[in-house]
Amino acid sequence: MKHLTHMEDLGVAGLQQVIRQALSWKQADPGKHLADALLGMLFFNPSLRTRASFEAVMARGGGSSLVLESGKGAWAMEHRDGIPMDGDRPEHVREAAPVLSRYVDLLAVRSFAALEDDAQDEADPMMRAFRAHATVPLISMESAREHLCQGLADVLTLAERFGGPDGDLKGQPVTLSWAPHRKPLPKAVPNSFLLSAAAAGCEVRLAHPPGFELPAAVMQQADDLAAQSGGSVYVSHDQSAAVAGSRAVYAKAWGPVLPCAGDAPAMMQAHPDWQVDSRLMAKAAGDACFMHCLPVRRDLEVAAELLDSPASAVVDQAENRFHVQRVLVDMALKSFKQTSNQSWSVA
Ligand SMILES: CC(=O)N[C@@H](CCCN)C(=O)O
Ligand SMILES: NC(=O)OP(=O)(O)O
Repeated sequence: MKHLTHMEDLGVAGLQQVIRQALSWKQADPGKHLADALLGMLFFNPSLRTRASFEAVMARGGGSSLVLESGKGAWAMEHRDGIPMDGDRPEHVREAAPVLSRYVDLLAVRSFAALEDDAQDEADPMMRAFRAHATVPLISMESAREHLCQGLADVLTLAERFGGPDGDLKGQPVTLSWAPHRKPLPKAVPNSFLLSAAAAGCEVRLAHPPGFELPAAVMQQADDLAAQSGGSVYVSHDQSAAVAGSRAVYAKAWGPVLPCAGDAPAMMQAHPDWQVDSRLMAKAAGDACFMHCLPVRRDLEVAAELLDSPASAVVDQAENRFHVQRVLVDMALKSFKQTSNQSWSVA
């Protein structure tokens, strides 16, 4: 049984397999490849793209889906072990995960970072608890550490724009730039872009002001992936220098290193000149694209004129969520025989 929650579940070869299959299915639609499969989605946080694209994957593939929102209709959920449950969370993952597994063929969970301590978010306690206790394959719809589906959709977008045969991106310079915001945001999206672009062989340039470093374990993992794929990873505090000659500029707001002594919202607003705009894009390669995972705050993180310009790839990125996720769902289902899990058979 294959869980698909972190880049370590795919590695360099797995990422290549997903991108190739997604490119191929964009040319020749696989039809009803999900034959009656049922996906259960559990959200701890809001979503537009993730929920809509997974529902579309299941409906168009001939399967179906059900959606639960923890704390909003479904019970609030505890993941910690060894504590009396005397707080405001009546349900434990130790029961919820195996119970949901009896109803569906595949589970998907979204649980954002707590944003108190980077080490705790890096350990990804809620997603790890679901991995441990689900008895069907689990897909991450963004966790505290990573947003795997987003990173894969981003690489597919790069591959389509300037990849070689089979979407090869080896040596292509791409810049991931920190952007201002009104409050600290999770590091899952920048972590996953870094990891997936490194695994795809890109020359990844990470630019952020001092104090906004990504977790050391993620940086190390990106270096390891780059070493295997022929890519490379550079870090800079100079946004313009990092963008020079890049084929893609990816803007993302994320919070400071946590815990932090300072006023985190004030730190997010202390670098308004890091807003990504057309003046910055002019330093990139002539055909460079602009990227963002969405949702994006116009004229705060990114200049509206750039989002509205032909350079923007943000809607293509969102569409590509569908294309990579139908491959992930297919892979996860093929890794597992559903009837071995339930005491009754749906076949
Ligand atoms: C605004 C916000 O909370 N963004 C979230 C979700 C991004 C895509 N799912 C983040 O920055 O991680
Ligand atoms: N990019 C992304 O995951 O969007 P949603 O948060 O709307 O699902």
